[in-house]
Amino acid sequence: MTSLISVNHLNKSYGKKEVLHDINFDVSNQQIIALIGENGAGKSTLINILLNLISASSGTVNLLDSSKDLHEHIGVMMQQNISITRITVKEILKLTQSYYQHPYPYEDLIKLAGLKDLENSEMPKLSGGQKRRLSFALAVAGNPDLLFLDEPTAGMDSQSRTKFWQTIIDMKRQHKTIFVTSHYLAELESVADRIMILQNKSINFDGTLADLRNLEGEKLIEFDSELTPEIFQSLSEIIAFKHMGKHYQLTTKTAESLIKELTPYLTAIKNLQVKQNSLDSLFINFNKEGAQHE
Ligand SMILES: Nc1ncnc2c1ncn2[C@@H]1O[C@H](COP(=O)(O)OP(=O)(O)OP(=O)(O)O)[C@@H](O)[C@H]1O
Repeated sequence: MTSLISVNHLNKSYGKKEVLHDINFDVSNQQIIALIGENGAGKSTLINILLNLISASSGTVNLLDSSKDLHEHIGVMMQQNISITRITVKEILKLTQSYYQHPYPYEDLIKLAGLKDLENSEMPKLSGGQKRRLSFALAVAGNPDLLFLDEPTAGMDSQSRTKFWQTIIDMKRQHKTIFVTSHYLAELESVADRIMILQNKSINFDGTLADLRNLEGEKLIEFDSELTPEIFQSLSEIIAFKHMGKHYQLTTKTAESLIKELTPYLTAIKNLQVKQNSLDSLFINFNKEGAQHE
């Protein structure tokens, strides 16, 4: 497979503050890559360096085949929406398309971004979620091979989010590669082929969700019970504990041992289920462990 992004020994400091340290990775085509990390971990900094919007302190970044015109092949949706007065959705999209040799067909583009009913609305009059959808359409307008999306669904309602991720899966089927950052891990969980965790200035995990589950070896045990939370909270095999009323959610690395510990209470437990842990909890626990090693 061709390497679309290749990053080697990349470092970035703002003044004396080091933000990225020895970052190395390659991205090949037709993948959805999720870059995740806590606020301030350096995700936007990394994307800005990849896009050559800011410079690295040291190291190298190669994007696409060097013979290609990057402008024609890369689409970008940054965290901030742009807004221009007295220009409609249709006008800005048509204008943007005119800068590209092989733009995404206009009718497909507005359908894709769910903007058909807003074609004649002026940019500043769009709601936050609608502006986000327009930013996405602008990123796709040139029909790029490689898309960078920084917090794409921030401000979108739940229906728009679901539709948005379905569109991203469709784009992957059209042989596009998508590099995305988001704090909505439940959404990324169902679409990402590859997860990269940026923590303590470095990429400390790079693999699939299954790899992360194997690494962390965590399982969720869920059940309903009338018993008091103190009973379950004191079990020795749990690493995280949540309850909402009678519904309990325990995270453990040793499901069998925890079920043994629960045995005395089984008559007061209903709907017991052992589940795979979510990306959200895996990420929280990964970060807790990372903080302990700092
Ligand atoms: N222009 C700048 N000058 C100085 N420090 C900066 C600058 N831009 C970012 N930083 C710092 O670099 C660190 C990484 O910021 P960055 O915006 O890359 O994080 P992020 O992971 O994208 O965060 P978030 O999830 O909140 O968007 C933060 O500590 C931030 O304060």
